[in-house]
Amino acid sequence: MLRVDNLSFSYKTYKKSKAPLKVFANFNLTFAKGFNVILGPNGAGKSTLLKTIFGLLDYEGEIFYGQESITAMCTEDKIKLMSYLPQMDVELSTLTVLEMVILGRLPELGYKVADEDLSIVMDTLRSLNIDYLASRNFSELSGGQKKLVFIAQTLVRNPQVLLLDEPVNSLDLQKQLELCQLLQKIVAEQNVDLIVVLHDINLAARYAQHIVVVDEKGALYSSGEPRAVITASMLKEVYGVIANITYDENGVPILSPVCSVRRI
Ligand SMILES: Nc1ncnc2c1ncn2[C@@H]1O[C@H](COP(=O)(O)OP(=O)(O)OP(=O)(O)O)[C@@H](O)[C@H]1O
Repeated sequence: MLRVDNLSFSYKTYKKSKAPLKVFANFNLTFAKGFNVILGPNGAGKSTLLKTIFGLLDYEGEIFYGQESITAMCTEDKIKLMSYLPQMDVELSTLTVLEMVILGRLPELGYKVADEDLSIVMDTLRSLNIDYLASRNFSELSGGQKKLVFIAQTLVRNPQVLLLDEPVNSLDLQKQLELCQLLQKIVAEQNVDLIVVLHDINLAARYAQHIVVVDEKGALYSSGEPRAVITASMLKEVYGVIANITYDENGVPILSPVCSVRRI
């Protein structure tokens, strides 16, 4: 279980005369074991939160995995513990899909690729239904296919904590559902803690065990089970949206947006 204690972080702005942009101030949050989703409007700080957890930004405060301080860990240990899929993807590469995904095993690789590495890579490509792309040049793939290659690269690391920033972007509906089902399976079978940023609230409601809502000021608005968190008042206050909420036969909230509260 991952815990963020007293996190403060500001981006330095590109002009010396401008004040730093504060994203988090004394932010506290405890994720649940299993499938966590971070929701929030554009610019709320969701990507920044994942980057701080992975150790890419210099923050104040402390982040823990169980009793262990991630903040105090060396990079090698952080990379063993966590795998991170950034929001921005590289567009060009002269590598094939197989080579790109093998790169995901880099922390484990010696001077040559072992059979075990290859079999993990091929199993992962198969689980994402992209094994048929293995020998294709990465640069010649569609946007959604590239996304799946990056997801494969993140998964082959076999991490204990998976941090995924908008992994379903540019995937078609079937692949969005398949990816969420695969993530659910990984969480259940490999005891992985997953923290994923999504914009699709219905997808979050269906698959998340725990949802964290960050508001536009980078403050924690609410967190808990989907049914407790996805409410008409949260949608109005955090997203500025009027929406109807119904529930399916399993009690999963289903959101039907009506309109923005802002006048256009
Ligand atoms: N490298 C950077 N330098 C300066 N400011 C940044 C930088 N990256 C992000 N920001 C700012 O920090 C705030 C939080 O950005 P962040 O990308 O974490 O938001 P987000 O919730 O992930 O947004 P989105 O849903 O649009 O991806 C925004 O105001 C953004 O403009």
